[in-house]
Amino acid sequence: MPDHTSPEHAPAPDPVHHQGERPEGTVVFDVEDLAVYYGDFRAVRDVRIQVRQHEVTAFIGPSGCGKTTVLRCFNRMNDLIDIARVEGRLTYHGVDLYDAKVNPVEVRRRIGMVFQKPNPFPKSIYDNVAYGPRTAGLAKKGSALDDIVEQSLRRAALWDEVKDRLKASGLGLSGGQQQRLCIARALATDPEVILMDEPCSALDPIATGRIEDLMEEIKEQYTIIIVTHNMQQAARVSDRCAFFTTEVNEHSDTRTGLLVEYDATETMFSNPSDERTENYVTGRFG
Ligand SMILES: Nc1ncnc2c1ncn2[C@@H]1O[C@H](COP(=O)(O)OP(=O)(O)OP(=O)(O)O)[C@@H](O)[C@H]1O
Repeated sequence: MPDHTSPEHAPAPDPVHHQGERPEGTVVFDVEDLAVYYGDFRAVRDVRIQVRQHEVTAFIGPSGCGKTTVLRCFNRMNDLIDIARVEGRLTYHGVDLYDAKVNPVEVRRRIGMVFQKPNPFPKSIYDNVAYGPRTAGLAKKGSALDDIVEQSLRRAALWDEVKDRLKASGLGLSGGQQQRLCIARALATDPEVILMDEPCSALDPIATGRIEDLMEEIKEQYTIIIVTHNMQQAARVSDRCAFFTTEVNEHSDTRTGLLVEYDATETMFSNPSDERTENYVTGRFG
């Protein structure tokens, strides 16, 4: 997979989404007519978005509308679910992420993920962060690895709290610290993109605030996509926002998710074009 952000991949003006007043940065992901199936069930359809570099993009919408399913397409995590099938096109810097020549392991190194529930390995704080670089062969031991661990913990705003107990178990940290440890672990393989699936839903407001501040700090170096149920959080942290909803399928009792609107966050919250978005962001739709 080429590693580039060359001008030829600069975004073309988007005819459908007016994208508020935000300047148009480099497109990292271009998603066209994406649909995801689990077996015969179409879980989500009509996803068409462009994710831009050094921005936070939020996915919002009611339960079951496919936010996590779509998020998992961005680093091919759906490959790990036997019955999942992705249709449509998703490019990363112009390269089709689902091309047979693309190595999903390399994809997941460049596009890291942080999950809803902090999930440190039952290992020391140091070994949690060192795991990825060791496995990817970036650094095996010694000062090179020490540097990666320190830098990653610093970027995740955890270094000062753990620098004197790097050999202690990651499981002994508080929930918020564990989530920052997971973020440090994701940063340690030097990714370009971080996918976050409701990263604060298990955290208290103070720990949540720290993660939100952290996102603001690191977005200068990374590109972030976050799934959140929390409208205020989406409004606070994201630059652009995608609203999904569900529609009942005609011939069955099932519901399929779909993208309703994608725009600059300010526009989505103050002047959305679709009534369904307005109803959702103003709390008139649960
Ligand atoms: N592994 C799976 N196998 C089968 N169906 C699945 C699987 N994962 C998700 N689904 C279905 O796909 C649809 C979308 O689920 P998804 O978890 O992506 O929605 P979501 O918007 O993230 O929901 P929530 O906000 O509740 O987390 C739902 O109907 C769900 O039941």
